[in-house]
Amino acid sequence: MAQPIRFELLRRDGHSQARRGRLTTPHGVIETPVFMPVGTQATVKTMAPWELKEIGAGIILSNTYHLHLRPGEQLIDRAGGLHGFMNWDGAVLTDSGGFQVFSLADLRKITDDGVSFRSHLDGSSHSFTPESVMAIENALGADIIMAFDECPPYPATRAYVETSLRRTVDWAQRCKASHQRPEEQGLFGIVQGGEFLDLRKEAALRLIDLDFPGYAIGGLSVGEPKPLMYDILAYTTPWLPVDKPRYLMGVGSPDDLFEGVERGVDMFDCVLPTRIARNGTVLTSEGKRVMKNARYSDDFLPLDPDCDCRVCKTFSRAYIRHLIKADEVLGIRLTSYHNVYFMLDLMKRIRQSIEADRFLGYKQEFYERYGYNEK
Ligand SMILES: CNc1nc2c(CCNCC3CCCCC3)c3nc(N)[nH]c(=O)c3cc2[nH]1
Repeated sequence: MAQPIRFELLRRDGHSQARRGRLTTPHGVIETPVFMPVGTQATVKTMAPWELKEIGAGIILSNTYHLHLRPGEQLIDRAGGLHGFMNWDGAVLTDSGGFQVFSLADLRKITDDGVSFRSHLDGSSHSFTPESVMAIENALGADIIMAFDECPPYPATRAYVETSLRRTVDWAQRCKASHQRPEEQGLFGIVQGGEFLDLRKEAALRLIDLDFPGYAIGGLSVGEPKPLMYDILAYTTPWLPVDKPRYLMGVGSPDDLFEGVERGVDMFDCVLPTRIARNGTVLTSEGKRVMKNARYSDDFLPLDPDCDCRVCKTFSRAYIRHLIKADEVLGIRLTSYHNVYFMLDLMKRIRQSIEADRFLGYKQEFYERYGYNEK
């Protein structure tokens, strides 16, 4: 059967688990490691698709939970799927909604069959099962779709995590069985298991038996200490197939990208760059800058003198601070554009460092300038 998603491993770092790869999708070739901007409601907030294209975004995320509630997958299907609706010709990945049900919806009830919940928008009753979520993701038409899973809270008892893991593996099998468009949309399994390493191994091995074209590591970045996240990650990735992409869900900040790449992760998504942009905080090579701060009121330098983005080549910190203080919409458009560019450019430099066999050196260099004291 034709596989819509193909991964080539181009180079493995000699001094860490870092990898340089290439992900071929029906909507373009994605160089990995890759940062995927989040477009929750079929838009990367404040950015037009041509802006995403011009800064080199190859793949963006969207979400089953939000789009099912509004405007509904039937309308999007009639518009030609997310690609037609958004007029985005790059790749799209949709998350399966399980995580959002637990972080947004009300009155959730979880059983072996699925999850029932009330919409956070209007209180209407809904239920997600592996079959119904696959039908939604098939209608949205993303190139990569995530299996319906349960992301346990942190902390959680071993008993809870064990029950949840077995449910998630069973749901993954039901997703694979009910997936209607396997030749156009690659279905990724999601490894759970909480902080229990033996359960992480069991989850990985049982998902590998189902033979997915890619594997996500879920259940992390849910409030656990970062060192614990990194340890769980370092333990889990080696159990996954070396020739398939690994996607660390919901991660992360610049340091998380380095730590994840170092531990064998190829794909990342995080709302951070667009979320902090909306309160005027920008990412720069010297760390974060809160643009409302009075120190920028007469600072005529660009947001980041080392950044080649259109915003940094056109506007000053003083002007952008003025726009944010005046609540001018252009202000958050400029900070969002710059922050997404920063994350994409950081990933490009990380890919180049792996190719030049100097990933750990580049990490050290970045940390010193960004203000992270190396562990
Ligand atoms: C922030 N931390 C975190 N996020 C997780 C997420 C969400 C990843 N981001 C998806 C986007 C969110 C905004 C809307 C568009 C999709 C997780 N998702 C799933 N399915 N399972 C997890 O264990 C899972 C675990 C996660 N941990």
